[in-house]
Amino acid sequence: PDLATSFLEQPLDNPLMNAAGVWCTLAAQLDALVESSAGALVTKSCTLSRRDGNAEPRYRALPLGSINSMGLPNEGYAYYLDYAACHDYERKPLFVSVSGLSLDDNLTIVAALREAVLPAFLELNLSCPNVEGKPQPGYDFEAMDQFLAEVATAYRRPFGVKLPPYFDFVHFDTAAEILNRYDNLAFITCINSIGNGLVIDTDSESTVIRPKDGFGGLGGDYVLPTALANVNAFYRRCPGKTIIGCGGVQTGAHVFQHLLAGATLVQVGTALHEEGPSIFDRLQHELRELMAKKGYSRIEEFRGRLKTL
Ligand SMILES: O=C(O)c1[nH]c(=O)[nH]c(=O)c1Cl
Repeated sequence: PDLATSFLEQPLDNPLMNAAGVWCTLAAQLDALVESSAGALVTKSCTLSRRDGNAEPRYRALPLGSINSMGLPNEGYAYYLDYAACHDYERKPLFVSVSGLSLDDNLTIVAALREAVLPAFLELNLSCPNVEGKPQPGYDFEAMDQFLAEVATAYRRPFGVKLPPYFDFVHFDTAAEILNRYDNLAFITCINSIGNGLVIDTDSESTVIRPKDGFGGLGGDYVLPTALANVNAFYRRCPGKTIIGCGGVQTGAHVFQHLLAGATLVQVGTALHEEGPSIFDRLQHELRELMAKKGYSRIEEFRGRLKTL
């Protein structure tokens, strides 16, 4: 079976890439993703200036996934624009994730990205749950609409958004109605971590990460059904847009499920953090095996074809 696919008319060897924030803060990590068999890669969400992020421990791997409250540690947007300027786009597409701490910061970064005239894809992060005192725009529909109105106008080129998980059909409907207003909003990445979970260690009777009294974003097995729901909800509601699936991917079957739900590309976070970039070889092998067993030779034969009962 062939895993070749395309994203916004760009060909990719396969639909797999990292999730923003994982294995992508420093150039050496990004280089490792370029060298890996990932079909594409995305940078750590960036802010105007470099940030240390929250106090450690701020990430913990768990039997069923992960919890994190990193606090947006990153090298500042110029670092990632420099990386994007040196990337070989013939090899694989590069996405730049932007998570400015204000609308103005986002506009400054987006203007710089536009000025750089690079073939990189902008993934506007509306869903970081871990910056104290900064409510995420993804859960404030008025703010989200305003951010998109200004960014879509300023950037003028195709871009995408990274959304938080929603858990109610009224929220799916409202968010989709906003997103559908912006013609150059070309893709939607669902989901970011499920925000502000609390993991407790029974023996120590304590939280397991330091920031925010232990409250942090959940990833891994915990989030797969929610991720699939959000992928399919926006796939159904935004027919003119491309969906990128993110959340809970650990096996080839999980990739298959995201594709079935309507995803074009599939991002890997927690599992990549734990296994490293070789995971992209394993996931492709498992996906090919599953496709062969089902008699599929190309992804387009089943992508978006989720059956209902
Ligand atoms: O704490 C973080 O850096 C972080 N952590 C997440 O789980 N999602 C995000 O978008 C970000 Cl920006």
